[in-house]
Amino acid sequence: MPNSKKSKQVSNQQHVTIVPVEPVKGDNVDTVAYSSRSRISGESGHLIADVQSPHAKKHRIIFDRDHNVFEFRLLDGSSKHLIVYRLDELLSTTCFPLKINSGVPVIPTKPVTSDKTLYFNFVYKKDKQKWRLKQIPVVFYTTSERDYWHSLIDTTLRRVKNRPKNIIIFINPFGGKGKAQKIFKDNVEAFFWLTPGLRYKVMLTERANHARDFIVEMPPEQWCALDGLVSVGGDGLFNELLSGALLRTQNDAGRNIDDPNTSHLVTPHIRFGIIGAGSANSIVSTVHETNDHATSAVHIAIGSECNVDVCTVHQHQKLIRISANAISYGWLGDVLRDSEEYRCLGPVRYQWSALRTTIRHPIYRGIVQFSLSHKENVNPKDQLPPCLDPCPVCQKPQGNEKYDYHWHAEFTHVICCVIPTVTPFTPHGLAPFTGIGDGTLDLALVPRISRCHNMQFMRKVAMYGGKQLYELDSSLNCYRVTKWSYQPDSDQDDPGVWNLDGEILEQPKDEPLHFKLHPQLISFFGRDAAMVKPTKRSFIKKRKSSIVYQ
Ligand SMILES: Nc1ncnc2c1ncn2[C@@H]1O[C@H](COP(=O)(O)OP(=O)(O)OP(=O)(O)O)[C@@H](O)[C@H]1O
Repeated sequence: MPNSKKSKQVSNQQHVTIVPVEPVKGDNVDTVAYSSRSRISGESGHLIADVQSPHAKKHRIIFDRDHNVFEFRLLDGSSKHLIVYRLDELLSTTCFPLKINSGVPVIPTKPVTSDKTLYFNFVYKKDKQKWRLKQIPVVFYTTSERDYWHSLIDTTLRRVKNRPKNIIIFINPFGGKGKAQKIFKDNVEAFFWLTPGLRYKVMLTERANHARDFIVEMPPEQWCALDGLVSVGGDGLFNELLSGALLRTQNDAGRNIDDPNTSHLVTPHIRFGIIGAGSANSIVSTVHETNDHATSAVHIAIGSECNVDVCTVHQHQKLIRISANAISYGWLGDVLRDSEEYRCLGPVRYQWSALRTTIRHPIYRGIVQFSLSHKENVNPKDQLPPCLDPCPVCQKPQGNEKYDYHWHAEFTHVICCVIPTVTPFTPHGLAPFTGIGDGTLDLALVPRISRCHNMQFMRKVAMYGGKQLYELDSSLNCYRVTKWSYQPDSDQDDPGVWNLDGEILEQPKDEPLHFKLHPQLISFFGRDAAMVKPTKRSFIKKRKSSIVYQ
């Protein structure tokens, strides 16, 4: 303990809960669920110091190490001006001020260390979706006391188990508008730089599949020491990270990922993060409800965690692709195939190809087979129109043991959403029912509809989202499923293509593709939206303290 009289550690003190005595800014400690607090081992008790704000107003800080919260209280005799922060909202403390542009910190070229001031760098929910950083300067009475608090908090933060310690960041310099490197430098890196104990390595990808191969071929000791993989690019780059990590994990665990009947794949020990710097950024927009770069960076730095469903795609007994987003066939597959020829146009190529594909109006005939999730309470036999004749499955005398239901029809769309699939074109999400890790796939089957109906259909998805569309349009048949397959009729010249997480997957002409859900298979640096409310505004109009009312 330093020789300061102002600071005292009360480790043997009886358990005291810090509870705001009046309705003031910040959450009452008792209302914060235990599950949302950082896990932390080690010392308990309270650490207390009397400090000043930069305007020389007297305050007291209490670091309650039993509950992992900080209380900042203005000592004006009224005892009603106080704020409580959780430890997991504290990114770091520094002895120098930071330049912060609209809540995004900048790495200082020459940090100017102050004498007695400790800067608390808190992350906070600025509005419904976005997270930002703010800095609260607190002036101690002595430098040694400040240093003691700094080192104690720094050590504590390094021991918080859910914060990443060692991550690799893959940047696709050509993703989206080619600004991925700048996005990382300007909006992301400072959050990682500020996080105590976080080592990060940045890799620029040099070709397609570079990131995937790197992960699969990484030396075992480097792989085991990692706790996060971050992509700075689009959904395609993220899919490379996902595929690399899943292949490697199943390989190491001796699981056969090729077999669509393998029920339990092993969850990779690493978490995934995405900084959306591609054209669509659908996965990150779905998980965080925004593709804001700083928000993604905050979630990685503070070690947020949520589990996400994954779908594997098999041909015969071979794994061919992995998806954590949406898999679509028919009109959407053809738009992507067409857009590949117009890459030079940038993101606007999708609108151009949508127009061209609408004029062409592709329809594919085939058979969809599926098994329902236990969460589905609708019987497809009551809803689906009869199969087109001749139907190979209806003709089988013993029926089909692999899947419970089937439908042979002409399709304008076959869409499977693993997660709600928020994109710039579907801001309310494409899926009617599914969640991020709810253990179901939404399988939407749209039979042959007219060109005009299809345009209305796509317009309504964009305006209202899949959930509303399900209620508005009776041509949409949607079921919550756990596995399904599709086989096109072999007499068609063009069997169509799939749009799998924004990448093309060819549909084999004479063979079915099988799709299998793996509930909550991966962990993502993302926070349950319900868990954290935006910081409450103070009811006090007159700001009496720059610490309490920051
Ligand atoms: N250095 C590179 N050169 C060429 N291709 C790359 C490189 N790095 C990654 N890729 C590949 O480019 C594809 C698209 O990348 P990414 O998803 O990051 O960007 P994007 O702009 O979102 O692309 P799109 O939306 O068109 O899929 C990915 O499938 C990835 O495999």
